[in-house]
Amino acid sequence: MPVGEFELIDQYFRPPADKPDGAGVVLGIGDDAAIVEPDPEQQLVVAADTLVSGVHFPEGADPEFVGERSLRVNLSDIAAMGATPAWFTLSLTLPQDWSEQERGDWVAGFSRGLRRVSEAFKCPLIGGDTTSGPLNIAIQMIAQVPPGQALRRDGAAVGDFVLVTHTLGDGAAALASFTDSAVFSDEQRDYLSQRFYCPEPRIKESVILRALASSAQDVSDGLLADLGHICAASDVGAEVDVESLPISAAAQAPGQAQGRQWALSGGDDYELVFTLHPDKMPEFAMAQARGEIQASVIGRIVAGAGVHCLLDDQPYSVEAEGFRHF
Ligand SMILES: Nc1ncnc2c1ncn2[C@@H]1O[C@H](COP(=O)(O)OP(=O)(O)O)[C@@H](O)[C@H]1O
Ligand SMILES: Cc1ncc(C[n+]2csc(CCOP(=O)(O)OP(=O)(O)O)c2C)c(N)n1
Ligand SMILES: [Mg+2]
Repeated sequence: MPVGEFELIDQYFRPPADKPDGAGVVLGIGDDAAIVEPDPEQQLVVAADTLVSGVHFPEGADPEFVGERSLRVNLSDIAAMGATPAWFTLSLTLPQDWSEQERGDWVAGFSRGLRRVSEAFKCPLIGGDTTSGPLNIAIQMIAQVPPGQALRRDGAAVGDFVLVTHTLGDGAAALASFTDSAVFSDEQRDYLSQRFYCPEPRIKESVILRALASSAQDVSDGLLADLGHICAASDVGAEVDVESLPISAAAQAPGQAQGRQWALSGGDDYELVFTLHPDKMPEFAMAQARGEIQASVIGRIVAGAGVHCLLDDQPYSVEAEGFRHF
């Protein structure tokens, strides 16, 4: 079967005839643009993230995993805003030099992974673009949030606690495990691979945080860089207690010091870093006790600027703040 541009779209991205387009979709894939019906009671939240082969995931990665990861990292930006995902678009660039067979196989796997996440989060694909060039996946998310309730980077205040969900460092450890596998056990490699390709967008947690957190952001570039964005936007500084960082056993397999460096600046974690006024701690602790959110206190917001790391009350030096494209 020929797998040209339009056949690919029809075969792999258009919803099956027996499945409706999804909630709020007036006109889905197939026209010049999609039409959606937003909830009139909500604000729209829009974000975009691109994944480039060799930059955001290893070249030759399993396309089904790439499909999963591509939508999950985009959903993470929506979680960072405290919003509920509604729809997304996909701009896909596929290498010209792939054979028809390679192209068909790759898109079949990719669309399977993508659809699984799309269905799990009830966030349908409503359109996009397909072109040739270096392998590249660009997703645009459209989400909704009750007016004025979005989580933002600019609300942290001196005296707030700094918290992070689950664990940090697994993303960078995963990348190391793909090439330097001897340091990690088979179970650790599997765990890290799962964390890299299937990061869990903290959507449920972020809905709870809307009423609690003074600021939030997802950790994509690295904790220090991303907490640094909160500090810059809020005109404050932060202190991070290195011994409080939640780090999985797998991310510490090469040693505690390496695990800590990855947790502080490795990136690719897609956890939430957020700030809480001390008055909100009891309510947060109750939500945590009910199992609705899992997060650790890792530091505090202070007057000044920038993020400072402390170990046993002494400054702790870090090799890098986080990932930079340029
Ligand atoms: N090419 C661009 N054009 C317009 N806005 C951009 C562009 N690249 C990034 N931004 C904006 O800059 C801000 C920071 O982007 P980024 O560091 O990619 O955030 P995130 O880690 O949340 O994806 C976001 O508000 C994003 O929308
Ligand atoms: C093959 C490969 N090498 C290196 C990395 C590490 N890495 C690449 S981009 C990035 C930061 C996040 O990407 P970015 O495009 O900055 O996402 P955003 O902050 O916009 O969400 C990291 C940690 C990776 N994910 N894959
Ligand atoms: Mg981005």
